Amino acid sequence: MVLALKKQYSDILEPYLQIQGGVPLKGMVSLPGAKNSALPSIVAACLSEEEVTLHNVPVDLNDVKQLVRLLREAGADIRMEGSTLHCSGKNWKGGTLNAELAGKIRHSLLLLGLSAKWSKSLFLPLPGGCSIGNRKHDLHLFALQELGYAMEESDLGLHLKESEPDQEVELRFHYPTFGGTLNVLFAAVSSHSVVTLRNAARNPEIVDVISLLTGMGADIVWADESSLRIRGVGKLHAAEHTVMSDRIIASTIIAAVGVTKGSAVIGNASVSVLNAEVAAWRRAGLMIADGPGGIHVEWAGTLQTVDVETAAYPAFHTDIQPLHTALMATARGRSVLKETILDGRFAYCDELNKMGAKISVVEGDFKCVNGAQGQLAIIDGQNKLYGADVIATDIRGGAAVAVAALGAEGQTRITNLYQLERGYGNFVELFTALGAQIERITP
Ligand SMILES: CC(=O)N[C@H]1[C@@H](OP(=O)(O)OP(=O)(O)OC[C@H]2O[C@@H](n3ccc(=O)[nH]c3=O)[C@H](O)[C@@H]2O)O[C@H](CO)[C@@H](O)[C@@H]1O
Ligand SMILES: C=C(OP(=O)(O)O)C(=O)O
Repeated sequence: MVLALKKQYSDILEPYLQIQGGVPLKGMVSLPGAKNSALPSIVAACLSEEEVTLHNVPVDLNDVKQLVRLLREAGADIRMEGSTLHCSGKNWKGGTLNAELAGKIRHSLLLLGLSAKWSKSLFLPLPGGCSIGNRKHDLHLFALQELGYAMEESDLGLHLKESEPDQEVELRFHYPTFGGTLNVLFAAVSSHSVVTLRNAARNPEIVDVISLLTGMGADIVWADESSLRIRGVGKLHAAEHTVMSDRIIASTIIAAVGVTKGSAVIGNASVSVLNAEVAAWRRAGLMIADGPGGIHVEWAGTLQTVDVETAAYPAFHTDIQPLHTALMATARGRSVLKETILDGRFAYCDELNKMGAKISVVEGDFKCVNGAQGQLAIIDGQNKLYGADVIATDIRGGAAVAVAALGAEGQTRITNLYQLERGYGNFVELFTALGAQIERITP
């Protein structure tokens, strides 16, 4: 009876976003803290016995909630006060991690580096995160073994055994893995070793975590543009750190302004952490500049097409490519997006096609950095997109369909919100502040 009643109002029985498109966005919004800096920062904060305080943590994100649960179960002390977290690892016990929690987030991998620091063995069931391709962890295993830790891998997960790291180590990644770089930092900062890591990731989120670690007493320097030198200092101490703003959410707003022909000021943001992306969008015709209060973005006429190729920072970010696709789906003409990092990152294109976009995903003549067959999205820009029922395939795929929906004619309903809400805690508030007609509906 209850179900039948609900069906009268909606045929969808899970929470969904309802967006009435076509309103040009206008106004000012402030960015929350960055998911991809907050998650490793919380793990980093647990490298200290003394309390480390983190501000501007996006505590509404599903991934932050899961990570905090996972860390607490393994012995971390984490106290939450609004968006501030107080963390300490003094009671860290390691052990076998909860498989369901570890399998929901990619950064459960970082608990290996954390447990290495506390000399506690750890069994990590297979990590999760967005389903966007073959997300390998061989470089994590390689790095920890190079540092001198005993590691075993099975079909069920990764086992770090109690072991003493080597004194002086130099290692090189064949690709600057984001999470792998963090694991090296975490395992090395408070050891008694000197570690040189060549071809390290240098994303702004890594720089933010390094600034937190340095505040905790770590000795980390860039030996050259892409090499980190880490001198273990034994113990880390109390510190206070504010997590950087989310540059991927800034990109989401820029793309939404583009498709809705609007204008906005994005508070606590700067184009300096989005150079490759902003360069592409300026070529497309958007006006984007740092100004009073943050990034100013304005639609300035029909969008032109721009081809994009993703690669490690400072090149165009793979997490931002779905937002670029949404923008190009409304531009004049054909553009090509080449994804070189993750082989399964175009699932959202089928969803955009349900809204009238014309995107074909084809094999390219290249391999992704994980060795898998690479793909291209060929996007034929359309005058208009139309509302439809679509799903959030993953965090950024979900954001891409939401962006397209904001500019589309008619109503869009987006389900599978758990994925979107792993990375966007306040999607509705963010876009309502810019005048969007958007609601989160719980049937
Ligand atoms: C929580 C978080 O911050 N996630 C980000 C992080 O993920 P993540 O840390 O997983 O990204 P990596 O840079 O490690 O992975 C990128 C590529 O390298 C490959 N690889 C990685 C590790 C490894 O041991 N072996 C290997 O081959 C992966 O399969 C993938 O194809 O960076 C990605 C790439 O910028 C982003 O999409 C994610 O949003
Ligand atoms: C891919 C992402 O996250 P994760 O690595 O946590 O799946 C993302 O933030 O877009």
